[in-house]
Amino acid sequence: MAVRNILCVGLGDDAGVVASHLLAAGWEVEQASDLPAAGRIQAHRHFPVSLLVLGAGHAVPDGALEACVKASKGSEWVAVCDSQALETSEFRELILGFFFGYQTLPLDWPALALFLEHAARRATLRQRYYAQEHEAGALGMVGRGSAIKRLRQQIRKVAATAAPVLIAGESGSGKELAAQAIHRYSRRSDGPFIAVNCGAISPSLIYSELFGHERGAFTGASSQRNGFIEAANNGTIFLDEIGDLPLELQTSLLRFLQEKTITRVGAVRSLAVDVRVVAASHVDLAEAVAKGRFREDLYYRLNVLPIEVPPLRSRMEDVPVLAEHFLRCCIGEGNTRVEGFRRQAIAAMLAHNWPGNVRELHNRVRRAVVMADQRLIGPADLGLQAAERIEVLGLDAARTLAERDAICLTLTRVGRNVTLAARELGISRMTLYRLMDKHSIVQCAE
Ligand SMILES: Nc1ncnc2c1ncn2[C@@H]1O[C@H](COP(=O)(O)OP(=O)(O)OP(=O)(O)O)[C@@H](O)[C@H]1O
Repeated sequence: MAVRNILCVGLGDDAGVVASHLLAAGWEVEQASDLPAAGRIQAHRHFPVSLLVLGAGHAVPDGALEACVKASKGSEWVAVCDSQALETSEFRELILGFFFGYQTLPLDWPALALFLEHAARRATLRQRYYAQEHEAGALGMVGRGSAIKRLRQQIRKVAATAAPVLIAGESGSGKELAAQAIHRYSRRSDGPFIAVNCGAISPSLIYSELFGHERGAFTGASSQRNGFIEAANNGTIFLDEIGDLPLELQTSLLRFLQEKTITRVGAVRSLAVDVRVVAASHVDLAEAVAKGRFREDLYYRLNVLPIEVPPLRSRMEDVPVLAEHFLRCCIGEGNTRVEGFRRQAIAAMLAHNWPGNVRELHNRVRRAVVMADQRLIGPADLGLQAAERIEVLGLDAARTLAERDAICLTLTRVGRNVTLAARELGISRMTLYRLMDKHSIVQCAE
């Protein structure tokens, strides 16, 4: 196991015995004989697990203990104390609110050893979880399913090179977001990121929009103007809907990709530019090539590093996580009483086919935040039909929902006590924590 170092804060007689057990069990132990010493050690070092040993009859420390526990961010605390100490309400509250668990004296070493192993595993899990969330946050691509994890990996790999990237995927699936992430993770991240929707510019203007024009190049060209490619110099240009580019323009783009120069309309000389091209298309470009609508040589030039953003319906495990993410964003903007989703809303989202992909989900959550009369969003607020029969969900979605339901209901029934809930569900606490993370279920108290 990776995490084996522990801070042992021993107040009173039993600390020495515990420390020797820890050392014998292979823990790397740092000992503190009082709370100020623990604070000094923590200031320099992070401990995944911290153990408070409050010897029999030792007075319960006051606010200093709370300060010490709160200062040790991310450490899983375990307490060993006598049952008398638990009579103190402040100590009880501290344990309930901030400790992984406790054990009462007399010392039962095998039980404590097991407890500490669990705490260490939870610390590892938490570290991994935060590392993942951090990466997802940095890329701006939310999702915990295997498909989005693979996509994030591909993005990091292609970002490290300078070759053109071709992103395929349905409308609203996150192609532009992927292009932005590639730029942000590349060595060009300090340069500009220019996004151009090739399908939205009129064919008569598109050359001058992309390549720029000189003053007087055509009627109305009263001044010289840089094109989008020049504006993206030392950065990245994202050419969305590249399949809509007229054939003549495809030839000009091919020349730019081969020669790394551009010629403004009306110019006599070409200019060297250093721009990385990331292109995207929701139509199948290979098929467009076969039909003679897209130049084959340009297709191969662009398709050096192909990436596919999967449609949302093929990664339904991300739907609740994305919905929660968009809801948190809306809540962050203020002006709403909404706090979460009703179970039926999650079921309705899992039953929906998401033809508009992530963009549709984002818009439905935005709408729900405005429309909802209650604190929890229902299916109607999302503009979705309640999924009355679980069969309509499909097996994966039904499984996800049933799992989430069982966890939420059990947690509610046992007053959100994770230990009791895990016991009722017949799984380990670790598995329950992992499932709670997976379903974005927030734990209120231990
Ligand atoms: N994984 C994700 N995490 C968070 N937000 C996402 C994710 N994927 C997409 N979005 C959001 O969904 C919306 C649509 O994404 P984006 O514009 O990147 O899609 P697109 O595939 O480029 O669409 P189009 O083909 O219509 O241009 C954006 O608001 C984007 O921020």
